[in-house]
Amino acid sequence: VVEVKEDTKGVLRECLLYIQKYLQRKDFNGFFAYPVNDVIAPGYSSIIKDPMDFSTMLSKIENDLYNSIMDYKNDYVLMCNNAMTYNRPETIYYKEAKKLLQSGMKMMSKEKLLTMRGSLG
Ligand SMILES: COc1ccc(C(=O)NC2CCC2)cc1-c1cc(C(C)=O)n2cccnc12
Repeated sequence: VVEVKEDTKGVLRECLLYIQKYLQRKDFNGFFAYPVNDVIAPGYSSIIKDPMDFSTMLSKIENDLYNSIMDYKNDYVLMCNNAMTYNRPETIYYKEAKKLLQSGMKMMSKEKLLTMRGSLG
């Protein structure tokens, strides 16, 4: 009998790719698809100290830099909070960030993570 080594890193990567694919579909304008720069958002780099976007999160997933879904969730919340810090509430960016945050929290709710962790063993 060949002992199949539980490749948890691979399982985590599949989960994160699935979650990101689902959440990124909501960013149909692509406002969160790649890093915001000072050309499109004046003064951005002096206001936002820890920028985050979906392309950065994808490369972190692919390089196994996330040790848990909670790690990924922290970057996701950071990305949304950055947009709600730099942009005024009446802007499309603030509004979209708020929607992304809500759907992300539903997708990665604590109880869901606990059941998932349970089934992962
Ligand atoms: C990768 O970021 C972007 C890419 C494309 C666009 C864009 O197409 N903006 C057009 C819609 C009205 C101008 C905006 C952004 C963008 C994101 C953001 C965020 C996420 O804060 N942002 C803030 C101020 C100005 N522009 C932006």
